[in-house]
Amino acid sequence: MNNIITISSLSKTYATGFIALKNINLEVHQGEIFALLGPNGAGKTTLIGIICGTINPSAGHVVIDGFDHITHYREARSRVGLVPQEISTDMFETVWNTVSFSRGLFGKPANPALIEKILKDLSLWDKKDTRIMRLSGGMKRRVMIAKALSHEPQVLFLDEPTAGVDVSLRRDMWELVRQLQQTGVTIILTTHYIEEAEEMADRIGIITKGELQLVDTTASLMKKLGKKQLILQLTTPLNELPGSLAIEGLTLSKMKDEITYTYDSESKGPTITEVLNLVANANIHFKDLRTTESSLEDIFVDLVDGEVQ
Ligand SMILES: Nc1ncnc2c1ncn2[C@@H]1O[C@H](COP(=O)(O)OP(=O)(O)OP(=O)(O)O)[C@@H](O)[C@H]1O
Repeated sequence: MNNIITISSLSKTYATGFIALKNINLEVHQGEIFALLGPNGAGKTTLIGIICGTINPSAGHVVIDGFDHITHYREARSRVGLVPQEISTDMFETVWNTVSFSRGLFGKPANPALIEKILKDLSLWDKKDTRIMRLSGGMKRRVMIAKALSHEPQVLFLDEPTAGVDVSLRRDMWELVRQLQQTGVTIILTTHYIEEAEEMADRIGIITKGELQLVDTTASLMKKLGKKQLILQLTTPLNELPGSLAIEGLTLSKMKDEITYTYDSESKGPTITEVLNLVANANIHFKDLRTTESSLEDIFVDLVDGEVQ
């Protein structure tokens, strides 16, 4: 697999002495959607700022498409487009001028055909002569994406792309990000919304207190860390579990009317069928049965529990 970004031993201590990033090592694969998930203050914006060259690291390296972000700053920076959290652009300018000007900032020659394509892809073409101040919030966000794409970056950073937007706009944004991926752009997004990461990302990195806790494919993260539960609602409450049901992961509820068996893909304990047989053999009857599966949200909460600053 081709790595478009390689981050090695990256750390950041701010002038205040605050350690925002601790020894980050990460490889981002070409063409993937990578979600950086973490609570407020975890260091997501600092990490993006370092990769995009707006914040200096205290130690470590970032290589983008083969170029070191410090020794080959221009080459590295030109490969990256950043869509910031805040909409920051001249509100009096037209959409066309804003996006064209942005391309010029990277020293790239004018390319009206490309700008036209970007605006059409982002459904902004009919607004090309409209001043930014006259656009809706969703359109303004799309202008920020158009700006970031104007110099043809290979990697697009979206910092909290759907913070504060309504559900339907959020879905539109997800669709747009998927379309961008199909054009070959690698996408790195930061988000607080677990659902967003679960829905969109090929891989997820979880960062808390400046440390990358884990990086994995979304599917494997769910499989490895997700727990499943089998819950049996008993016909008559039990005083206690019989000895034959003294199995790891099997508990009787406080009300004594439910038996819960918690297991995961790594569990070495009995299978569901074996548990049900043991229950039947112990002459325990249940009137209902349900299963639950932890969502990425549960996994995330487990991981960051007590870590939120
Ligand atoms: N210039 C600075 N000087 C000192 N500390 C800073 C500076 N910028 C950020 N920090 C601190 O570094 C930590 C990480 O901040 P950062 O903005 O990277 O987090 P984040 O994960 O992006 O958070 P959020 O999700 O709230 O945007 C925070 O505790 C923040 O207060």
